[in-house]
Amino acid sequence: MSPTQTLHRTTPAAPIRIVHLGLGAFHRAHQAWYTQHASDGAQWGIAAFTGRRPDAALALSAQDGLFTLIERGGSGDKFELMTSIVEAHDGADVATLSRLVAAPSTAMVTLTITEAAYNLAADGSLDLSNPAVQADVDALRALTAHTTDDAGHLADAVTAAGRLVQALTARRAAGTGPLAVVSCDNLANNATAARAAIGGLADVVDPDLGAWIEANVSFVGTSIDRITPRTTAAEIALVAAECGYADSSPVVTEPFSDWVLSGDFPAGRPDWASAGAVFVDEIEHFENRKLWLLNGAHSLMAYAGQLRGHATVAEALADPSCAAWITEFWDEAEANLPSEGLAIPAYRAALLERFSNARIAHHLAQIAMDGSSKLRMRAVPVLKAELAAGRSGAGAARMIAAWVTFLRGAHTAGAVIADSAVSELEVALALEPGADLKALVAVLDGPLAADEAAMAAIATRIEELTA
Ligand SMILES: NC(=O)c1ccc[n+]([C@@H]2O[C@H](COP(=O)([O-])OP(=O)(O)OC[C@H]3O[C@@H](n4cnc5c(N)ncnc54)[C@H](O)[C@@H]3O)[C@@H](O)[C@H]2O)c1
Ligand SMILES: O=P(O)(O)OC[C@@H](O)[C@@H](O)[C@H](O)[C@H](O)CO
Repeated sequence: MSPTQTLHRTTPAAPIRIVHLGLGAFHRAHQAWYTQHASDGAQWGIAAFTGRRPDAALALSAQDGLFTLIERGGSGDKFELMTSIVEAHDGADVATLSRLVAAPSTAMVTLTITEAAYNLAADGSLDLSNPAVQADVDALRALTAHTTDDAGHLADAVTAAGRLVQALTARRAAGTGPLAVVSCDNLANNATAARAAIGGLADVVDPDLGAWIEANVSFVGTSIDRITPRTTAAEIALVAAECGYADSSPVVTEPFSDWVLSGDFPAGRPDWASAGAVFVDEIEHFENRKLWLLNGAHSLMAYAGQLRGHATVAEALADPSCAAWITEFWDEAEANLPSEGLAIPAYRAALLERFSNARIAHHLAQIAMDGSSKLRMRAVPVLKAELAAGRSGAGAARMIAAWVTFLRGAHTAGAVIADSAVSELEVALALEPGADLKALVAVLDGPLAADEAAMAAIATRIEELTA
């Protein structure tokens, strides 16, 4: 093939047994990679759906689902042609989603739809006050009240959970049995979050459907890790030059990869363990180690680093102030993790090496998006635990302080606030100084905003950051 020729499949595609929602960069660098590298990967094809726009599906379909994974180490790149995604669809195509989820060969649905897409309230339950959720409740009630033959004129659900509930209704009707739903999003207790989003919605629409989901859907929890920034034009040009073909959709990722899973797969799963995945009975500590140490440090750098003029993770880590704040936060997080079995000193050392890989341009602006959902899991639990232990929680408070300072700056500059809770944040930011702080923290966590010690810790860190 020459750089002017697009990719196309020359060998038969694997049969579809996995349906994926959220056809972003991470899915293609992580679950698609583990499936391709599993000993039985040739038996497990993935049909992947986009979330909000058809673009990624159109681009990938034009090359039969094939794309290049660029594994970017500190000293060079490795290129691999990925074949495990065999179909790519627009997420709005709920008819195809329903057909595939209802197929007897489909064993699971995996999710990388972003934290905010679960539409959960601060207490972890489905946010029924969200207009998109409410619209889906209405749409799904109308759809379930009709037979499949006369429902063609009705609107489909639009949220990820709504579309999946609609598709699960089709599986229930087809009698094709239980399956697994595997959240691969950076959420604390992501199995519980997926159950709250999907089961919670079904319960409101139709309690019988909710009961069917509870009995037939196994929500699997995961800790997922592989730093995968957004693809740029540079990667497209690089693949053309190095691989000799035109690929519209390459993905760049780091060499490191980790996947810890916990839960049942009633209709089977690939032998992901043969590709390095680990199956455990209890996942909470693994999730927290990753969410607090890796993602927490990322969010701290995203706000404090941008405030100090940095654009990427590697740049922020090279700033001694940011590096010291990471150490401060990590010490607090570590104090709230078990000292046995997690190899935390080695994990921290490996993170410093991964973050300093300057060949991966991981932009702080991308990490900073949707901070209200992310800080709720990355900073709030550590701050609460530290205060409860009688300590200052300065490191976790500093992460929240940096977020507040960053938002205040964006508000003053009239910049776009990239957060699904932007309306609530804008209301808070319009208040007087002091009142705005309390209202912003309340978006993260109501009880935290009512805790005077926590608010004082955050206010002190804001003064330091803005001094
Ligand atoms: N990129 C990483 O390094 C990484 C690592 C571990 C976990 N993750 C998890 O994967 C998620 C996706 O990351 P990515 O790098 O693939 O991002 P991405 O922007 O490349 O892709 C996100 C996907 O989610 C869909 N989506 C976004 N908002 C949605 C919504 N409101 N409803 C339904 N679908 C929606 C998008 O359409 C897209 O398909 C992250 O939010 C995180 O939870 C990412
Ligand atoms: O993907 P998000 O938006 O949840 O968070 C941004 C980063 O912290 C995240 O993508 C990490 O790079 C990733 O979790 C590493 O495995």
